Amino acid sequence: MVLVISHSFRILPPSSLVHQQKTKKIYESQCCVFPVTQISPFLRKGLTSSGGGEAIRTRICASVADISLDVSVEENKLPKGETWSVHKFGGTCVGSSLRIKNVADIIINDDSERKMVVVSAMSKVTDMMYDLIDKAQSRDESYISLLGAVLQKHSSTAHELLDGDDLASVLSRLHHDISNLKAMLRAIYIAGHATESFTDFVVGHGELWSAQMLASVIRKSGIDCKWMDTRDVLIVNPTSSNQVDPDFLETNRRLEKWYSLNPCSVIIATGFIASTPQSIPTTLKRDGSDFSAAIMGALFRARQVTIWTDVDGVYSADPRKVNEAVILKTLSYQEAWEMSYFGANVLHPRTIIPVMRYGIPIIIRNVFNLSATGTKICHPSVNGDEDRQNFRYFVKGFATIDNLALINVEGTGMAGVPGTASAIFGAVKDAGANVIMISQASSEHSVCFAVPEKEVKAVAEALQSRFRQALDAGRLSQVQVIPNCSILAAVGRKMASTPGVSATLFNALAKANVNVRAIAQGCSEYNITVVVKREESIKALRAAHSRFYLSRTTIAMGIIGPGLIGSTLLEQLRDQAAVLKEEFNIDLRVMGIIGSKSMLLNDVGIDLSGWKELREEKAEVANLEKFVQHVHENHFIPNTVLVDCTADSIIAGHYYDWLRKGIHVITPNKKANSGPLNQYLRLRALQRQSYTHYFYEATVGAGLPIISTLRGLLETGDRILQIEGIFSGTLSYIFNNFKDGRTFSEVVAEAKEAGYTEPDPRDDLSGTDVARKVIILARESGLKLELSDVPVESLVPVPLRVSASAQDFMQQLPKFDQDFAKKQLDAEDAGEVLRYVGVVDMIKQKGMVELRRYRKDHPFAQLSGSDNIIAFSTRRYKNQPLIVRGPGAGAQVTAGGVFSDILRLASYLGAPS
Ligand SMILES: NC(=O)C1=CN([C@@H]2O[C@H](COP(=O)(O)OP(=O)(O)OC[C@H]3O[C@@H](n4cnc5c(N)ncnc54)[C@H](OP(=O)(O)O)[C@@H]3O)[C@@H](O)[C@H]2O)C=CC1
Ligand SMILES: N[C@@H](CC=O)C(=O)O
Ligand code: NA
Repeated sequence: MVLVISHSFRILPPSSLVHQQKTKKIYESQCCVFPVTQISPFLRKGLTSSGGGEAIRTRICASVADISLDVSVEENKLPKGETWSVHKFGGTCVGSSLRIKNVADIIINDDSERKMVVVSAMSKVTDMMYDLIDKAQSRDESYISLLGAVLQKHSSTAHELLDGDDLASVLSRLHHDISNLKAMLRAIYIAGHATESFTDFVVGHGELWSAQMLASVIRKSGIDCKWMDTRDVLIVNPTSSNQVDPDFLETNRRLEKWYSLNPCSVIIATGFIASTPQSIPTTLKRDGSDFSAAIMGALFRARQVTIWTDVDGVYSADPRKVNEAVILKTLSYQEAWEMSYFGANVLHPRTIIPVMRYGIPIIIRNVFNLSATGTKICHPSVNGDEDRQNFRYFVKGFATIDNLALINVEGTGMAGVPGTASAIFGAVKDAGANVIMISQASSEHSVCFAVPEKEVKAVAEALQSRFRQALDAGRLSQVQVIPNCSILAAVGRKMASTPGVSATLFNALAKANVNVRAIAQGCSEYNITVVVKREESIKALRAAHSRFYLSRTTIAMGIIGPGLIGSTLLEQLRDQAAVLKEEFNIDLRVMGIIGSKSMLLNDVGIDLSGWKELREEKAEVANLEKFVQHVHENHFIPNTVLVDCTADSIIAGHYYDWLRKGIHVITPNKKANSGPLNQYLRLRALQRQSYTHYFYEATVGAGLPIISTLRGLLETGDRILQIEGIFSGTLSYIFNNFKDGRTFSEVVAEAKEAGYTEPDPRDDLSGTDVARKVIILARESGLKLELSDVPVESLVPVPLRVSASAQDFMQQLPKFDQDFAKKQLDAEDAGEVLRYVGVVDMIKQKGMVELRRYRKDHPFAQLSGSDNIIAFSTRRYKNQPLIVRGPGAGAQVTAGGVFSDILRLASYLGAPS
């Protein structure tokens, strides 16, 4: 406020009014302007008492002793708008002298012209103050030592921060307050009771002290900074629901008055505390300091309100439950409301309303990590464009609430009866329970709602009693309690009017095998709420979050058997990972690799560029159960696939359990599909009923599309007559190269070296491998055959069928080269070639595997390398069979076939095609 004195006054004698020099100035000038602080206290008193502080230009007559003069007063008008930024620092931000200095630095470095800073009490102080009250009213003398600790905490902090007059002034106020508190607590001790206003008065001291200390620290750097006891300014009316409503008009009036007396560029205001219209101290209750900041932001029409906390911003989900939760860059005010309900680190809705009215953005930032830009809560129109390109734009956050129970009130007597809902919820109200979500299908036969688990018993009893007659008469069939439930909510403004968002959510839950018990979505469409079993809540949260936030398809993979095929697959995955992620949004993470002796596990995905070295360094003893649990459960990725690259029937025996658990299975291992028929049928039946996938393209013809071609024919209604082919890459290679004087054993060794053979090459030469493929195709076509039903002509010389190992066998094989040479020559002489073929005869319902001779111009004679050739004769392809031909064995093509199944899975799970 400044005092403007016009030329028309008379001054007698000058010295009693102002200093000599200034009076002279006044006398000489036509119109002088002085800060009111330079005018004598008498005159100031006169100004104030005549109400001069209110008007912008008020003519007053100040009369002090024998002096009388006409002056006009121009008030320091409270500037409003963009020049102000409001900051709020919570208790942890000002928890120590170091942190208070840090806060001061943040304020000093904010280049806004004017700053309003709302502070909480130092961390733990408010609790200590409440404790003081509790102790005093329960007549526990230890309140005295606790008060000593409160004094000590603030006094030592002040000593660490300040010195000289600043320190003396803060300490003097502190000691004065403590002595008042002591007297007050003594009174409470004697009365054994503290009124609400006593309590509010006591607990608010923490803010008074932290505000004064911070203001003094900032002043030290030469900034014009004042502290504000908000109880002088902020006026609130208590409401019935233990909340308060700010009186904006009165608060604004008082704020302007306060500013006119305390003009400055930085105001440090106490958070949390306020006064009633009768000037009785009170508090703003829960999240009080945030609310103080929002009210101030609104009154100042500030540029923005920054809420400083100890986290980087608002996460898309609870980061303790979802490792890959991300900080949201922007939230609309409504989204922030929804998120706050679910306990996200967002402001309470109440605290958003004052700033929302003026479209003032709220920024949530981490005081300990200034490099994080935080989360901006604002009107959607100013939301960043970066979000628009992202699917996640539609759903911002996910949250769960645990410990709920569902109540289902059901019966035919409910439909079309007005008042049923009112009666149900009237009973719930009588039980004092809070309803968290409600769902009723339009058939009106049942109403279902969720209440906190601890309230469900009372609610159920209230309903039983309220509807006793209806239940007895059968108009209501039941009041059912479904315990152990959790709510999963998806929040996002853009869900409204965007088709497919809920489909995506439910799809993610279905894929994760999560059963949805109830659903609710209000017509504002900001929130979709589903009720799931308590034990599935984290899985559901991760599934939903990953569906929207991870790349569209993230799959946790476990590789079993890093042998030839397994390790080639790992190399292919390594080489293609970036492309898949960038171009197709497919994020494949190998969480574990297990061999027969050791395993390597990782929580976020093994770095495939060095998996062999990591395996050397970090492998642990193989434990399949632990492996499966790790890959499937111990992380945030809801889709799991186990890729079995062994030839082991015990591993294949686990598929059923894995599929039942929701784990997808992909394999080139033929053991499951060619094993016992009943097990095979059980596996396929399970696969058909569930959402879990079982792919095995590489079991026949390696990477060649044999299974998929057959399925395509069958599913489109064609009828298979016969499938005939060279199904063994090994035997194809052998007979393609067993010529020009080369020996049989030499060519077999070459096939093994090239990676065409089974781990034990006798499986190829015995015809077993081909027989397995015949069985796989026969069963796929609908024949119910066992492996033993297929007659097989074995090429393993009888004496070697019992050899101890594959190595022994290979060593002994040359002894039989002559026998093979003779067969080959006989065919050659007849102008024919030897080919080892498999046949599925659908007409005769049988399969066979044998060494046949074909004329040299037959398509089967035209092969080279490890080529397979498979001819499908069907009703549609009767005269000319449908032929698939190409390399049917080898590490690259087989691993490629497995990889392609993995991508098929990704596409079934929602990857773009
Ligand atoms: N080679 C090819 O062209 C084709 C192969 N296939 C199939 O691919 C599969 C793999 O063949 P391939 O890579 O050549 O075989 P390998 O012998 O090279 O590899 C087999 C792998 O399985 C591991 N293994 C064996 N038993 C277990 C067990 N109980 N638990 C965990 N791991 C185990 C082995 O581990 P360890 O070394 O520690 O014992 C090894 O890493 C076979 O089923 C085969 O039929 C299918 C089509 C074509
Ligand atoms: N050993 C097999 C590999 C593919 O199944 C073959 O030779 O075909
Ligand atoms: Na295949």
